[in-house]
Amino acid sequence: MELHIAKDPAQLSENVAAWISNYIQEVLQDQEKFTFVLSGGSTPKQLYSLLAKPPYAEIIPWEKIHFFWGDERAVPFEDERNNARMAFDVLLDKVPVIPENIHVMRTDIGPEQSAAEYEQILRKYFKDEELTFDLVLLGMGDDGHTLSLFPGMPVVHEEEAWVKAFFLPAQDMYRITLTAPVVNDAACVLFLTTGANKALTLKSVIEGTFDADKFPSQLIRPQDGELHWFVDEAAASAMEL
Ligand SMILES: O=C1O[C@H](COP(=O)(O)O)[C@@H](O)[C@H](O)[C@H]1O
Repeated sequence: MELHIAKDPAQLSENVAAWISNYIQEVLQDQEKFTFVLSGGSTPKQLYSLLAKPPYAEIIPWEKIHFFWGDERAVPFEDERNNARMAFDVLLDKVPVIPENIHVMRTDIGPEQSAAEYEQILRKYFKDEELTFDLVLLGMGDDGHTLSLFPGMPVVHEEEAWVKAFFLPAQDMYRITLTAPVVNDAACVLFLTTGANKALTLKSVIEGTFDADKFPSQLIRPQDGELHWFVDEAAASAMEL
């Protein structure tokens, strides 16, 4: 695991935008397509908006990228809480991506059906071979959740399904999420975490005893891939560095 600490969220977004742009170009030297799994929530917004502007808007080969989502809140696309909607507003509507290469988790159908459909999309894309995303971007909630793997929810222990839907009572909302084993097959996973409100949780996730029910983010340990945590000084402030 590699830890990258930036001064503040703005610096962090700059660093991650540069890092992602280099990584995409490097990977595309050896392959034709790049699979990029986006996260939702508020933390990646600044990063997405930087990627949508020069120099990244011009140097990233957008037409070669296939976009997927790590998780979705089962609310209509028009709802501000919809993870895909945020990515469209800030990034995907602003750069020359190919619409067919954008694979959203649908919320205009039932969550169970959406999860089953998404798993089929992934199986078709990866042709039933090993599912290996090139890059998975993740966030961490102050309760230690990542994707929609929330503390204490059975989905945390899912080993078979690639995609699961479930009701999250704490938010009175259905969630659709990739499962941990799928993300752990990725070539590279990048966590983005900012803010003093996440400092104690981050310390527990990185330096604490393994307890996936309490801190689902600890489940993310790519088998053969890279794991990077990009955090700001406030989020890192409780760690023993
Ligand atoms: O609910 C969610 O939260 C996490 C963390 O979001 P943040 O606002 O604390 O950055 C996010 O990664 C996930 O995609 C989202 O559905």
